[in-house]
Amino acid sequence: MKMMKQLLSQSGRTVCLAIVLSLCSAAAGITIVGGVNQVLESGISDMGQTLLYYLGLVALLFCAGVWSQILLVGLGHKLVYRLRSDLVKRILNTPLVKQESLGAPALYNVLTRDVTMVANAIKQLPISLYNGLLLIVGLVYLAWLSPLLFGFLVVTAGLAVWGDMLLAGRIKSMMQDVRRLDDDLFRQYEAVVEGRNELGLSRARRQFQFEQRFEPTAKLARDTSIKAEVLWAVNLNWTTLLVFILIGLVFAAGTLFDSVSQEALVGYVLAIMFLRTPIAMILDAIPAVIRGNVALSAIEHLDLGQHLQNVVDASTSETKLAPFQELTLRQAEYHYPNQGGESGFQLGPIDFTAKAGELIFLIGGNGSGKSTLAKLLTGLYLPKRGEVTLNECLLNSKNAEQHRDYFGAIFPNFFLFDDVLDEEGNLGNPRVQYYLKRLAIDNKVSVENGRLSTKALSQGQRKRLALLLLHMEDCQVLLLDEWAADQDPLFREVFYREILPELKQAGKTVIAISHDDKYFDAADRLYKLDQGQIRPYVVGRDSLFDESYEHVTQVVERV
Ligand SMILES: Nc1ncnc2c1ncn2[C@@H]1O[C@H](COP(=O)(O)OP(=O)(O)OP(=O)(O)O)[C@@H](O)[C@H]1O
Repeated sequence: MKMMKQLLSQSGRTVCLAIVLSLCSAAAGITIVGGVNQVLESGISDMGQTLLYYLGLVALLFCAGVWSQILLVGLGHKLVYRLRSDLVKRILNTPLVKQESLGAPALYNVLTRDVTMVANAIKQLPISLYNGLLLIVGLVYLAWLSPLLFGFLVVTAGLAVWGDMLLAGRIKSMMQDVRRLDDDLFRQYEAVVEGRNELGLSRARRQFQFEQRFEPTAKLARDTSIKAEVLWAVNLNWTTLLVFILIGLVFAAGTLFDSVSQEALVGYVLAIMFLRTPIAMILDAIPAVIRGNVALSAIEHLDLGQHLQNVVDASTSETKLAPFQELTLRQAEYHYPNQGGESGFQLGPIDFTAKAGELIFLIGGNGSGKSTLAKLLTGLYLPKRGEVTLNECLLNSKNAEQHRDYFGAIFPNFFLFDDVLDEEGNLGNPRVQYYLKRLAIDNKVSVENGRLSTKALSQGQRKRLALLLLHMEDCQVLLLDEWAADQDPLFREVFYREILPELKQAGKTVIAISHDDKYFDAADRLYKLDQGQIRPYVVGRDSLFDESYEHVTQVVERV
């Protein structure tokens, strides 16, 4: 609720005006009811004046009501917009390591389901506020009409509200269970969508995934939701019934107590009947409000980065980057958190230097820590111990964004964007056509108005496009994580013998993670990672294999 209060406080004036207008409209409605009661009791003395009075009240009821609804509908949509953009900003400002630990399904769940739930709850805002105020004004009228009957009404209705609140608490905990199940469901959706090839080919896995993984969670979510909503529907009917019970009780009290006038009795019946609809509408909105509340606390409890005013650091975005000179790691360490009793992977301590214009290869076996080191070099991860400096500037959480500005990277799980940007971050780049040809994909993709015409390409072609997008942005240091792994032999030759030297010639610093020993001679320097430790690698002198690869070495020797 903290976030919603903050958002609402930013629109304080609109909320106040909407409340005043709703009050006027509600007061007009109750005055009409009171007037009808009076007319029933004492007849009409001046027809013209009564009609005028009546029309004035109807006009006030309508105009103030519509105006307040317009304000509240606009406010509701503004709140949803702000919630969405704050959420996306917070995700963009969340460090990679935190995003990785949350996982994509949790983030998608928040961005889609939770935001929709909050939006649905906010949609109830205008109607609930109006009806709530109508109810309050109605209760004030009833208290004025007969304090004795009002006391009676308060006790009976109070008991009903207390029951409603208990039930609402029970429903909230059920909906929290459903919310937890939804996180699991989103993981199942991810498996269904991302694992489409594997699931398409394996009947057993498809059946297991559906019957053992998806279905039990979906069924439990279904059953819990049904239980919660049926409980509330029964409550809704019971509350409607309560209105009639109240009317009966009011009559009974009226006959018991002589002090209650006939006028007050009729007034009570009329007002209670009039207030039936607002009561039902408020009760109807409660499940959506509870769901929105559960979703909002899920959003707030997601451990995301702090919301910043801008998605880029305004203090550094305008300043032009100084030319890259040197990147240095001194006894730098990074370690992943322990998971399920297993201790997390430890990288380092590492000493490493890359100078401007160098072409450096990082090699090493699977899981030796190459990608982790790449993330440490680029500032996506911050060192847990030791130092990372760029142009002698020590990397820390405050200047990480500026550090990252020097780098462009293609990781194995890269995302291919639709838009071609230039070095200033503007859409489109006049050099793009030349490089489409250079990367031999001009027959497959074109760029119109800065957008790629298609992304339906092979993995190797997609990687060439990713390299093209990176090159257009003109980063000073390029980090290519096994970029050539998906290229055909011919283009691999082009990459190592032409593209990398051209990049070097253009003054770029390139750090490439590679398994292609055939091209190790293309590098200025080579480093080998072995179980998180780094050392220089000399072609012809050092072995490609680690101690942990002993049995593999024997296989190779046999071959
Ligand atoms: N997000 C993560 N959370 C926890 N542990 C991780 C994470 N990413 C990688 N690891 C662990 O860190 C170790 C090194 O992983 P890394 O991806 O750096 O290896 P790599 O040398 O790039 O391997 P490959 O050649 O297979 O790509 C692995 O043992 C892996 O289990």
